[in-house]
Amino acid sequence: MALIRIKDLLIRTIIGFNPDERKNRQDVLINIEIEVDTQKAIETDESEGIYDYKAITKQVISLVQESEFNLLERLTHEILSLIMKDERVMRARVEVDKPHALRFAESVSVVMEDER
Ligand SMILES: Nc1nc2c(c(=O)[nH]1)N=C([C@H](O)[C@H](O)COP(=O)(O)OP(=O)(O)OP(=O)(O)O)CN2
Repeated sequence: MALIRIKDLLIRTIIGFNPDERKNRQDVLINIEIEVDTQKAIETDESEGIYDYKAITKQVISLVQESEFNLLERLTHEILSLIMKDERVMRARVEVDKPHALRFAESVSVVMEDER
């Protein structure tokens, strides 16, 4: 097993339920941990059949860019569900930050985790 980490993925999307948030895209900062079996990748050192971190990153980018959720919880849940669809993923953890969403805080985030 190994932990693949996708760090500080910055994407602009519609997120939030305030009127201005329904109109204007905001940054979300996404951190993802994915636990997968990497034994074959280690043994063969070949790209065929690997769990491809580029592929899942592109899927997450598309999902987030096209989404228009009200709540950070729902966006985080959808990203986690997308990652867990792949049977090779044993555990995943997703943290979605909404920087500067709160007037008196640097950031606010929601963290969700799942395993099989
Ligand atoms: N559990 C959740 N609570 C809130 C969410 C959410 O997604 N999950 N979202 C929001 C708003 O969309 C936004 O992120 C913050 O609200 P906002 O009124 O802009 O917060 P401020 O600190 O800027 O409020 P001020 O009145 O300007 O101080 C809220 N809650």
